[in-house]
This record gives sequence, structure tokens and C-alpha cells, in this order.
Amino acid sequence: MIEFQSLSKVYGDFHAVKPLSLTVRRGEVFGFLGPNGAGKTTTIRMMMGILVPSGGHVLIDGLDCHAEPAEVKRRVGYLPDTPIFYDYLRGREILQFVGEMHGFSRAEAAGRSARLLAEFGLQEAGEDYAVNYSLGMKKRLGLACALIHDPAVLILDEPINGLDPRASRDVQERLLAAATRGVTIFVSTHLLDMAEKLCDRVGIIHRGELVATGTLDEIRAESSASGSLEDVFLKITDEAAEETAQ
Ligand SMILES: Nc1ncnc2c1ncn2[C@@H]1O[C@H](COP(=O)(O)OP(=O)(O)OP(=O)(O)O)[C@@H](O)[C@H]1O
Repeated sequence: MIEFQSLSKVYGDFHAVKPLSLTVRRGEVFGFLGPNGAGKTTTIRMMMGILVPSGGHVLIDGLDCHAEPAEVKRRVGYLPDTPIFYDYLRGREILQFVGEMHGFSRAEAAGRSARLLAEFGLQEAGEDYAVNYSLGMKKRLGLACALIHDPAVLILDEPINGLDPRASRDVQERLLAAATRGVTIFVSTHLLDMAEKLCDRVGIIHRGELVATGTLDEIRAESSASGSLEDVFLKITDEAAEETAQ
């Protein structure tokens, strides 16, 4: 479903993403884990056609994300790390606008917006301007925008970063509901607790390099670390840092 073929990004002589090869299967929830600055956002921006790869390709449903970005966006819902909205549109109007941009009629977009506002607990806030939304409300509105066209794939950059526990749980429940409906989810995070609860498989990226991939049990076995994902993650990223230093 999502196919990375030696995808890379170089800024000057800095390798932000080293050739990345990876397959995410249809219906899978894949966690893209890494510490700050590891290359997660850069990778996701290449998936969304926002950044031009320095090498390789990433394909979604067989479509090249760089060469066919419009076709890719029809199939994908994207939540950026910091959702930015037109501040002086109301929540409902933003959803309506995104719905119409996806080609729905005014009535169809209105129906979908109303359903999503209710589903995301934003019914009352729907008539407020997005400029007045809290971060949690912005993330929920962003997720509603990402889902308005029933995409087969969700690409989410740090969906619960900065949220309080209730908002974080709300968003995770929405994601689990989407996963249950068979949506393929590619989610970047440095919050391991979320990855542990949500993901079928994870990939760990460190200094631009994919250093481990698999289910948590597989990665644990490979790294001979026991315990939580946090232990495994710290062990793997420490080892990778030592190898780079040598
Ligand atoms: N435009 C740019 N020019 C030069 N370096 C950049 C640019 N954008 C990102 N980088 C560098 O590339 C590396 C990867 O950044 P990226 O934002 O992809 O990391 P990340 O894993 O998403 O981190 P975080 O969790 O902190 O958001 C970082 O070292 C960053 O400083």
C-alpha cells in the first residue's frame, strides 16, 4: 500500500533521510518512531509531495507521491504536525471548504461536516473561529479534515503531541476507530506509549536512518532488549548512536 524505495533527502551535505526502503501493508497501523530531528517530518513531507526527494521514490497505492501528488491526495488524509487553518473561518466552514475542495457538492460537504463535527466533539465549537481553538481542538479539527473524503490511507505527523491526557485519548480512540474500518495508518511519533497501544508494526528512525522494523516482539527479539517499547527504543537508538560515532 505504501512503498518506500530508497527514498532520501539531503540538505546541503546533511543527510536528513538516508535511503529508506520499507513496505506498509494495506490496513496496517504503522508507527514511524524516532527522537527529535530523526527525519520523521521530512519523510512525511515527501509522502505528501511538499518536499522533493533527493533520491528514490515513495508510492501510495502504486502512485508516485512526487509525480502524482493530486491523485495521491485523493486517497490520503493528512494531519500535519502543526495544523494551520484560516483563522477567521469557523470550524464548520473549514470542514465545508475542505469537503468542497475534494469535489463534494455543497449539500454533501455540509452533511459530512456536520457528521464529523459531532463525531469529534466539536459540534458546539463548529460556529467558533478556528483562531480561538485550543491545540486539542485544532488537532481534532485537523483529523476531521483529513477524514472528510473517507481516505484509504491516513498519514499523521505527531497527532497527539502537546495534547492533554483527555484530548490525547480522544484522538487515539478516533484513530483506533479508523483502523477498525480498515484504513491504513502511517503515524509518526516520539510518544512511545501511543505507538505501543496503537501500532501493528513500528519502524525506528535515528539520524535519518531506519535502524529497526517489525512488531514490538520482533524488535525486542532482534535487539535482545526486554521490557517496554521505551526500553527497546532507547537501547536501539543508543546502539545506533555508538555505531555512528565509531
Ligand atoms: N530546510 C532544512 N534545511 C536544513 N536542515 C533541515 C531542514 N529541515 C529539516 N532539517 C533537519 O533535518 C533533520 C530532520 O528533521 P525532521 O523535522 O524531519 O525531524 P523529526 O524527526 O520530524 O523531528 P521532530 O520530532 O523534532 O519533529 C533535523 O536535523 C533538521 O534540523
